[in-house]
Amino acid sequence: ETMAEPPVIIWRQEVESVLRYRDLVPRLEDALGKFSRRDSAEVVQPVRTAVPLQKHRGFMGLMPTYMENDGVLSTKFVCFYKREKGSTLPAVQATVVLLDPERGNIKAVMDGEVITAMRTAAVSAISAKLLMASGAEVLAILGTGTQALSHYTVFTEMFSFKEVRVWSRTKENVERFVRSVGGGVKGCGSAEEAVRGADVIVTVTGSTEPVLHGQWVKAGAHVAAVGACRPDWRELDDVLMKSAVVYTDSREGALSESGDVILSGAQVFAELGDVINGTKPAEREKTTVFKSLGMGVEDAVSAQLVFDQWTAKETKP
Ligand SMILES: NC(=O)c1ccc[n+]([C@@H]2O[C@H](COP(=O)([O-])OP(=O)(O)OC[C@H]3O[C@@H](n4cnc5c(N)ncnc54)[C@H](O)[C@@H]3O)[C@@H](O)[C@H]2O)c1
Ligand SMILES: O=C(O)[C@@H]1CCCCN1
Repeated sequence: ETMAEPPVIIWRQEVESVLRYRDLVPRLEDALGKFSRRDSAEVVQPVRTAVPLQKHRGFMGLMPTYMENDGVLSTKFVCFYKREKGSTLPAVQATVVLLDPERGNIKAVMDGEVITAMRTAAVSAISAKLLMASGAEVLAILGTGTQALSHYTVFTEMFSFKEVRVWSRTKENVERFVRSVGGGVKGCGSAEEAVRGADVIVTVTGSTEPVLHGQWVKAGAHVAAVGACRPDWRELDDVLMKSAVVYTDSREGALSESGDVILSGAQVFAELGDVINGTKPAEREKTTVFKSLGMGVEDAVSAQLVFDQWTAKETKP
């Protein structure tokens, strides 16, 4: 029996150079649909294990996934932290490991930060594609970090909003963000100013208390809520959670990890995959919240895509 090849290492710049939203989006739609069918030959994905790193006010999330029919076995390791204002340490660090399901050896170790930034934003964009009202014109982004940038990139690539607004806790962060995307974004002095009248609202903050209040939100708006991924963390208030039709990536994930779902007592109406599969309706004309927690299957298909494209590039003469 021959030994397995040693794993390849695919680091940040290489991931960035091969991963494109136009390739990622259809694979993620397919993965969300497969996940929601709960067929173990398609996806086995337990709710993530989160090991508390109490001393550092963080968690190590472990996100194993097996896609039998597709022959994909992976796990992401993601450490995420509650950072003090002004901290220069990253809030999220991730690595994705791809394994051979038959032998069990590791095929690739890859940077998970670009994957996390891009697949999360792409899934939010899928939620908007499915759930925003027709003729949506104004996009508001709360937060100006890594996810704010990836969300800005894919939302402006996939849709044509007439106006994009951004808000963050400090004026400096807002200005830096506006500069980094080369203008074309309106910096706002308050969250309320950013979201009043907006058709689509993305929340991508590290907050553990509500930053988005239902009384500011226009009826029929779509909210993609990406932060607050612990059962006692919030980004949205009860007014919004109770007045909106709530969608999630994973029901089990939301009921064990989302403070916005658990503490508001709001009912989860459907998973995005249910809408993709046609088993639950897209309530486009109502106020909708997509509560994103992030799923291993999203990382699995992203990592496989990176691996395939990287391999094709390496073997080219
Ligand atoms: N759903 C998912 O799949 C998923 C994936 C990755 C990250 N996340 C979460 O998304 C959030 C953003 O991640 P990121 O990588 O962009 O982090 P980041 O640190 O790069 O950016 C966080 C942003 O939130 C702002 N912020 C922090 N605390 C705040 C507060 N109390 N009130 C208002 N604004 C505040 C910061 O100023 C910054 O603009 C985090 O909560 C992270 O855990 C979710
Ligand atoms: O699914 C993820 O990748 C993220 C990482 C940060 C915390 C929430 N979940």
